[in-house]
Amino acid sequence: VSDKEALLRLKKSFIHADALSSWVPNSSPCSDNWYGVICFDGIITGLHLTNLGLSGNIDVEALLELRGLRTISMMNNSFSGPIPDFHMLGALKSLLLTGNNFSGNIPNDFFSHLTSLKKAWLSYNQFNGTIPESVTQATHLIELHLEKNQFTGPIPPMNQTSLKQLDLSNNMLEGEIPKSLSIFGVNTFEGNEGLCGKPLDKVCTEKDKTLMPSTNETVQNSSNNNVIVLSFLAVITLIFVLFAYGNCSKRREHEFIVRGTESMANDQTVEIHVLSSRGRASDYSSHKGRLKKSTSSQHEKNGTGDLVIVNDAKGTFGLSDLMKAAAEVLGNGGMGSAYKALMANGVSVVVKRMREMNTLQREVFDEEMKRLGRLRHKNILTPLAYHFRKEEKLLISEYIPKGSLLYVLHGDRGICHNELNWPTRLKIIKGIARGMGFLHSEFAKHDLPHGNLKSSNVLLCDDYEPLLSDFAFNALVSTPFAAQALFAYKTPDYIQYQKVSPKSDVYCLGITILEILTGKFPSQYLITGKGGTDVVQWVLTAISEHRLQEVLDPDIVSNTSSLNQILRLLHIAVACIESNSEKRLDMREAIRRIQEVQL
Ligand SMILES: Nc1ncnc2c1ncn2[C@@H]1O[C@H](COP(=O)(O)OP(=O)(O)OP(=O)(O)O)[C@@H](O)[C@H]1O
Repeated sequence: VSDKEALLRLKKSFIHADALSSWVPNSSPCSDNWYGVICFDGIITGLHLTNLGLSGNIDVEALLELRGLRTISMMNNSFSGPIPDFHMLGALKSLLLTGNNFSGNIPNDFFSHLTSLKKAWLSYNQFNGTIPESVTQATHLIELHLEKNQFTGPIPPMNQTSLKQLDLSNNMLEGEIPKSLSIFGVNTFEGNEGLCGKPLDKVCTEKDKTLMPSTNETVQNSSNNNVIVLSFLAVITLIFVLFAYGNCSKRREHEFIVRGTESMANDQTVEIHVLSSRGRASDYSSHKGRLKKSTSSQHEKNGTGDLVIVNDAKGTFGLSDLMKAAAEVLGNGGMGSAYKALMANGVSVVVKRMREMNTLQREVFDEEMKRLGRLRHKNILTPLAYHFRKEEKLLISEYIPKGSLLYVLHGDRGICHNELNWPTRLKIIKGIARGMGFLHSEFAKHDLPHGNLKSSNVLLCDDYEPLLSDFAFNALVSTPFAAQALFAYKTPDYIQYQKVSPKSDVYCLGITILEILTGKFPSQYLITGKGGTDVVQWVLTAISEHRLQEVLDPDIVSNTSSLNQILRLLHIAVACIESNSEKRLDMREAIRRIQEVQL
């Protein structure tokens, strides 16, 4: 069986494989660049099939034919059922299955044959049962992600010195943490009520120390307790999610929000779940469009309460001011949900409830937020304040009335859109470039100084000066989550090579410029890639067919004598979306060229 036949068999085992339209019999996987197929010297070494909406029964036997296969990434798809027989692929180095719906037990000997395995990411699924004992036999393991599953029982005694990243958080694990793993931080283990020993504060009882896998009655009882606690939390969360979903259902259809189409229905309730200063859960609820705290504490009545002001450009305010504010749901982005709150002093702010920052230590979070609060640049939206609880992080910024570039470009074709002529669009692009330049010098050491540049994260001031928001989050979340939530992970850098760098921001800049010049909503923003326009493919095809002018938004070409300058900018964008990051412009050069474009 040839590699091609093996891949076609694999494709056949998928449901909803529309994204693999390049996998066809009359072409060749490596020389014709089949989507997601990574080759080295004509040998298939990796499959990177992430965020494609794939489901079905993965034909692992077909994969056995690919002798050079070392990396499989099928993250963020819709695969379900038991874990496929990947253990048959003994030479595998990376197995990345985060963000699917796999469930059930992982066979106890699953890792026994995977002796070369370096990365195992099985997080954000619904696996249950115990963590397979054989994980101790994967002696080259560097990264193990099992967070957000339903694993029960004790942690196997892993003592691989190779292990550098371990996340077992948010499962139902119990018993004493093996001493060899106490070098990992609290975050690695949190969200497992039954665990004890270092690095957690909880001292183990004799019973904890003797806990044995699965059959132990204590495991069962305590698991049941966990189920009850989790179900209770789930009910609370559900109320919140249902409301958010109700308000966002229109958005989900299109997978992006058109701000302003949603307002809070009078009889609906928003609940923001915030832990009190003593770690006890208390709810802030919004009823009839008003956020209010259901139990008040003296602490919050006095001044800023649990809010830390990092930038006093809009004065100081506290959590209690926010809770009394009139509220409106703005949307539910990759990083979390966003609300607009109009406070009694007339100041409107946006409150973002950040998901997945719960593994951060308070000191790290404080430090990062204060750093963000010190940023000053006319194209940067500097956060105003934050709220930290172990289970809850809120980030507060000024509300920008005109909304996002996404909304102005695609939301409706009213007054704002009419104002989006060539001079305005050039002003926006130059402002975005300046903002990116600032972030790239401020966060020069970060892999991703911005990490999430896209039109919904560009807000527009009244005079169309752009403000970049939601930047520098990569360092605050785990890689599996970043891969789901941040746009820079949708670039070929990550999809094909599993690596992000400052050049990934350049690619995102290229997409944003193409979006502004074509007026099309990029399919690249969508989780499944379905809908919108594949602006990269469209523009590249137009270039090869010498009909570049056709891709430009008629709204700007009909009314300008600057066609040459527009085309010049289009070529800069094309140099930013070069799929090979080595050949791609770097940020400094991209900005220099953009600033040279004239009206
Ligand atoms: N400060 C703000 N002022 C006005 N509108 C905002 C502000 N911040 C966010 N928005 C708008 O609220 C909506 C939801 O924002 P949010 O950041 O949660 O989602 P997103 O930008 O779509 O995704 P992501 O989480 O990946 O950034 C977006 O349309 C965004 O443009």
